[in-house]
Amino acid sequence: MTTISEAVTYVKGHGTQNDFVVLTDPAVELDLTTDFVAAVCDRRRGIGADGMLRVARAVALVRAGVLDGLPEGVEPDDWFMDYRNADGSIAEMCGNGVRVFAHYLRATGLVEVDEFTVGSRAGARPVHVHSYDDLHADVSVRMGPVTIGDDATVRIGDDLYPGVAVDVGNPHLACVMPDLSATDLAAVDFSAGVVLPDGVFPHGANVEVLTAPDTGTHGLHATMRVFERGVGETRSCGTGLVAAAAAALRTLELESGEMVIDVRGGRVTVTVDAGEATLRGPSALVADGTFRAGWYRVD
Ligand SMILES: N[C@@H](CCC[C@H](N)C(=O)O)C(=O)O
Repeated sequence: MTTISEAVTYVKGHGTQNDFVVLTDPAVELDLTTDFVAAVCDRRRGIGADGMLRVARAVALVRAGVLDGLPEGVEPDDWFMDYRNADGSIAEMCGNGVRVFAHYLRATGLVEVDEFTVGSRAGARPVHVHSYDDLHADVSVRMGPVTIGDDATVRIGDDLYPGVAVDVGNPHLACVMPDLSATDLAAVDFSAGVVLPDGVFPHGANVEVLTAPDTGTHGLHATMRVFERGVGETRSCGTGLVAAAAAALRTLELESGEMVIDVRGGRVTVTVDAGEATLRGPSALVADGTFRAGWYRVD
């Protein structure tokens, strides 16, 4: 295996400004060490991104020992989104990443149909590419089961935010704040990070803070900010948007419904139905580049 001793190409993309470096590595020849991923995602040392998406065949990841086995519903020949956070840690799923991943596969011709399955550590994720060109796409992702857990409180700066644990394949604490205006939300200070309650999230969690759902011109609507595990504050988080929608619907005593949610990077639609969710939103592919051979070296 090699990290980057030879020239390797990448694509930069984003989903509602949650941005990713996409590396095509079908046969799993790259060694994505924690430090290498962190270097690529560093906005000064490397390209800069909230995360990395390796495009690989599922079976090749198993053969290379990156996966212990195929996650539920994933077939050996499926394209698999091997997702890494900006700090190099591995996460189970990334909702914005899957849209960018599907857009990339479709725009490059690696996939020639509009509906197909993307593998993730959280299981198979069926996607529908409604429209695409080389730059933009509109993509829906069936996000799988959404499980509401216990109530828990997070500290952000000097303030406490009550919320509920939500599992979307990865862990979230979604805090729906009844008295928080969009202006108040914009003033929440994430600069010192978030302090999760002891014992509730053994593997950490992503934290969403959102306004209570209102009935806007597009139906149920809220505004959200997010602090991601392994990254920090991002302008959007697809799994976080699903967790937020499920938590917001619950405050209305609804188990199903559709919500439009605004984040710093744009707008997405989440549909929750019978414990499963669909996320629909944009993807943008913004640049193609090449890492120079020898750029990454461990001394
Ligand atoms: N940005 C992603 C979530 C990425 C993983 C997350 N930081 C975690 O560690 O669980 C999304 O769009 O869902």
